[in-house]
Formats: sequence, C-alpha cells, structure tokens
Amino acid sequence: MEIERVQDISSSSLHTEAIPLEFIRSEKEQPAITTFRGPVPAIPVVDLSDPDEESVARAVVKASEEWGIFQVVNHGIPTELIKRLQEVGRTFFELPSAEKESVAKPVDAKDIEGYGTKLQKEVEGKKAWVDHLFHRIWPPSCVNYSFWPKNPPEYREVNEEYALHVKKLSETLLGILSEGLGLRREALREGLGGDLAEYMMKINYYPPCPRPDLALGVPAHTDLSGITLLVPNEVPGLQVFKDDHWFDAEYIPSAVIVHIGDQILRLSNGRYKNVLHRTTVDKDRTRMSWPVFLEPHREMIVGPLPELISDDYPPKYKPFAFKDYSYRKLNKLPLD
Ligand SMILES: O=C(O)CCC(=O)C(=O)O
Ligand SMILES: [Fe+2]
Repeated sequence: MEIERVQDISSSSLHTEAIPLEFIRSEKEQPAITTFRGPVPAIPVVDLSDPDEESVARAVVKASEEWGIFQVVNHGIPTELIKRLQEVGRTFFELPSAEKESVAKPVDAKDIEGYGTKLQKEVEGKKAWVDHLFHRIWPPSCVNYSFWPKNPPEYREVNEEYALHVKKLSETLLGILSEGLGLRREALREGLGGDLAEYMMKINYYPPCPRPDLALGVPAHTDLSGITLLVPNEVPGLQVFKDDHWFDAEYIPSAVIVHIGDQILRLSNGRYKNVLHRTTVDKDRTRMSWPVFLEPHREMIVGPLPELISDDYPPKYKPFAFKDYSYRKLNKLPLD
C-alpha cells in the first residue's frame, strides 16, 4: 500500500490556495483563530553556563513547576554539531521518495521506528501537516540501524555523536529536577529505568502549506516521554498553551527546548507539569524539528516516586508499565 506523504501533497498544492479538506481544522483548533496575539509571557530561558549553580537549579525547577517547558542556552551541545544534525536530516528529507521509503515504517509494524506519516486520523478526523522519521539513538542495544538513513553517509556518525551529548544534558537536567524534589540526584533517572531508558530521535518535517491559518502541524498534545530535548530550525511554529491561551515560542538560535513529559509529571506526583503544545506551519518555508524523547523501557513501571508519597501527599497517578501507558493514551482509554 502506498502511503501518501504530506511532502508530496505540499508539492502538488504549491500553486493553489487550497489544501485537502481533511487538513482543515475546526474553528476550535484553527491557528488563525486560536493564537493569542496580545502581550505574552516569554518561555523561561536558562543559561547553563551561569557559575551560580543554585540559581540555575532554581530556574529549571521553577520553569518545570510553572510551565513544563523552558529553553536552555550554553548547554554544552556544540552549535556546530546541532548544525550538522540539522543538515543531515534536511538532506535526507530532500532525497527522492524512493530513498526515503527505504527506511519507511513497515505497514504492519507495532513499533514506531521509521519514516512515516500519521495514518490514524485524530479527533474530528483531521490530518496533521507533517511527515516524520523515528529511530532510537541510545542505548546501543536498542539501536536498529535499518531505520537510520544511509544517505547522507555522515548521518550515522552525526547522530551517534549527538546521542552522547543529548544523554549528558538530559542527565544533568534530571539531576537538577530530582534535587528540586528534595531527592537524590539519581532519583528521576532511576525512576525512568536508569541505563535501560531509551532515547528516541524524531525528525518532524513540516513542508510549506498554502493555508497555514487553517491547518496544524502536530496537534495539541503532551509528550509521552519523561523529558524531551528539542532543536528546531529557524522557522517558527512551536506553540505552548498557558493560562488558557496558545502562544508562539520564541526561536533562539542554538538553544535546546526542554519539555517535561507525562512520565516526569507522574514520577513527581504532579509537581512538574507536562506542557501542552502544538505546531503551526508556514506558507512558504519548510519547518523542521528534532525532538529526542527520553522514555522508559516498555516494561518499566512508572508511578509517583514512593519518597514523595505520604498521608499529606497521596498519589495522584496510578503506576503503569510504559507500554500500557502509551497504549492507553494513544487509544484514548482511561488512565487514572
Ligand atoms: O516541532 C516542534 O517544535 C514540536 C514537535 C512535537 O511536539 C512532537 O513531535 O512531539
Ligand atoms: Fe511534542
């Protein structure tokens, strides 16, 4: 079965003003209607090179409690490596279809790895204006190179190098967040399964869209992950929901955007928020983003950390094996 890619729909609709009906969102979701245009509070930005470690830690903890999202600068991932990561990803998506299809997610696969386009229509039967590529990058025992592009040839080397950096930065942030809960530095890392936790790379490819006022890239969601570390290209599009409004995230070159996902919300028994976010698309330019999701292993059971539970602080969430949590969330089955 041939799957229709949004990239091809985009190419064939370039000279029209129209997009297929299934991409047109209801008025409750259309970005032109629902984006807040008044003055907005900026997403917190944390400079990790600040020698005042306590103030860095306070800023990370406060942002995670109040927003569930923040940007980090001077984070230790070389800007040049981020540029190479973006270059190899862009090169892959600009290859002819047949080359991309060679790493496509098999139609009958249960796992998400591979080049793909969301087939399942969402609430109200609407489609998302985005194609993607998923592949695990860490630990080495989970890596399946058959889903990594062979072209460009540097793709593998760059992604392997990026994996080491993203792991280091994630562990630093988890350490700060653990201490922010009054726990040992290792608590959240262990809560996500320690060395068995998996780093899933995703590339989102949002081609130009003739009607960015009506369509959405990724619709509103919170991430399934523990945390997500994302680098976007220079085309704006990430929107965050806060205080009842949708507003645009500022693009800061070389910054890494950190999302608190569902698993840290649950481990922290609600202290840290999982940010609700979505993406818009651009009329003329291709937006791309590279989130890495730090996720528990499928069998890992995640629930509020026992140290945080007492008579005064009863558990707010039920423990679930990550595979069951994911299944229930994706199929919109009850959770708590
Ligand atoms: O493209 C972005 O900035 C966000 C993408 C996203 O939220 C996701 O893939 O989960
Ligand atoms: Fe997301």
